[in-house]
Amino acid sequence: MHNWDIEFVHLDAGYGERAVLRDICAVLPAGRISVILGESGCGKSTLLKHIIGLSQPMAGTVRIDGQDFFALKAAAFRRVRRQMGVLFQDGALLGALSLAENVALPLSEHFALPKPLLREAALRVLGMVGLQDFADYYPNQLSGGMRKRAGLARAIIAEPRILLCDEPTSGLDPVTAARMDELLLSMHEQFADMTLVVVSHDLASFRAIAEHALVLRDGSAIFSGRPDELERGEDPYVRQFLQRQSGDRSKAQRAALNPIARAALDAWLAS
Ligand SMILES: Nc1ncnc2c1ncn2[C@@H]1O[C@H](COP(=O)(O)OP(=O)(O)OP(=O)(O)O)[C@@H](O)[C@H]1O
Repeated sequence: MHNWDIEFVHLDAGYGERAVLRDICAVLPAGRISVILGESGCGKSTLLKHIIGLSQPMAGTVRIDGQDFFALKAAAFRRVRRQMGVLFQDGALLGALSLAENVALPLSEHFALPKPLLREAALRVLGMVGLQDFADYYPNQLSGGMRKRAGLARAIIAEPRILLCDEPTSGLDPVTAARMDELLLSMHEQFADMTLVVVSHDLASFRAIAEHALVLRDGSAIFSGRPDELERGEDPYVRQFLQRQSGDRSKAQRAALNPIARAALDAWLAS
């Protein structure tokens, strides 16, 4: 029986001798949307690198699928790693490849599939993010928002159990950012069992999508729990942090506007 919780167990992490994260103990629950929040430089991307297995902990570990991720043998490590899709900040598309080829990469890397099948799979996920008509475009012919959507298509093509998104709304205008939030919610509806982890310092996005919150401050986890508990909390730092962007797209707004936003998303995807 698989368990796609992501559990940080007394995790210390950093670069060289310098610890950036200290004694992180928290669980990002399976099948939920977790948002890792915190100010710039607090260690969000560093934490993400440890979920992906790109960096080794200084101490402690990350448990994924009930196992110590960093104690796994190479083949088992790759098996778990294959269950993760990653949307990097800029989409991380390869400039020399078309969108369809970029999006198909996670499949072509791991499976010897015939080209027409790869293209069919790429077109299917490009359709899910509204880019089906851009399959033969190259990354430099796309807007930033389109590159992020293409990056999302690539992240989900292999139907991962864990989807990790690094700042999916950064650099986007508020309307495009709200559409990206809606797209993430709709992905999560379609792949109901998927554990979705979003690194963000966009409070509007947090309020739109989070089912679980992990807040980092200067390398420590100062909150892990339900977003409503976080919003109700008394901690002065958290209060200040949360008020910083109040007035943006609030959760109440989202609830009220959801059908409209969804209709706009459908129109946008169809356009
Ligand atoms: N490759 C690296 N080598 C050395 N130090 C690094 C490296 N990457 C990040 N750091 C340092 O680690 C600390 C945390 O950085 P990190 O990128 O994890 O923060 P963040 O919360 O994701 O920030 P942001 O929101 O600005 O992206 C920073 O002080 C940063 O300078």
